[in-house]
Amino acid sequence: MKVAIGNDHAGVMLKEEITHFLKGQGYEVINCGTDTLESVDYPDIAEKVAREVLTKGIPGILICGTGIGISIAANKIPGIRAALCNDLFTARMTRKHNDANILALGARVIGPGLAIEIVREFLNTEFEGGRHKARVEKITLIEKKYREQV
Ligand SMILES: O=C(CO)[C@H](O)[C@H](O)[C@H](O)COP(=O)(O)O
Repeated sequence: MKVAIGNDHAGVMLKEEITHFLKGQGYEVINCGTDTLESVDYPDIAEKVAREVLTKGIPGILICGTGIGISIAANKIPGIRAALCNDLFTARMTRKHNDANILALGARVIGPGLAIEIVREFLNTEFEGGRHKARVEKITLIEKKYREQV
């Protein structure tokens, strides 16, 4: 199983910790982020990970300082459902109910121990479908509607 991961300068160390965890779990990790502390712009990273997620049908992980900017940017891309989760419950629920395909994390908000458990929860939880499928389809319809209007 592959996972695409991307981070700005604020997320380098957390990305390394998560990558180490994922490789230990047998995942192939596609690194779309920066590996230095030199400042970079999170929208560029969000776009790279989103492309991997959409073209390969794999989950993605995005990390910036708060997780906010990078998730906002990713959610501008049709087909992306990026969820900022700083706790286990929302990580589980966004897979079950929203079929989120990207997990966003705030490296300046939570520590590596919790972040790794959130990643584990996100990757190991299936979409429930049922009533939630129709709601996710409505999100896709909104994307289509506004794509045509812009
Ligand atoms: O965009 C963000 C907030 O939503 C991220 O936290 C960035 O990592 C942050 O803005 C970067 O800030 P810096 O002062 O340039 O390191």
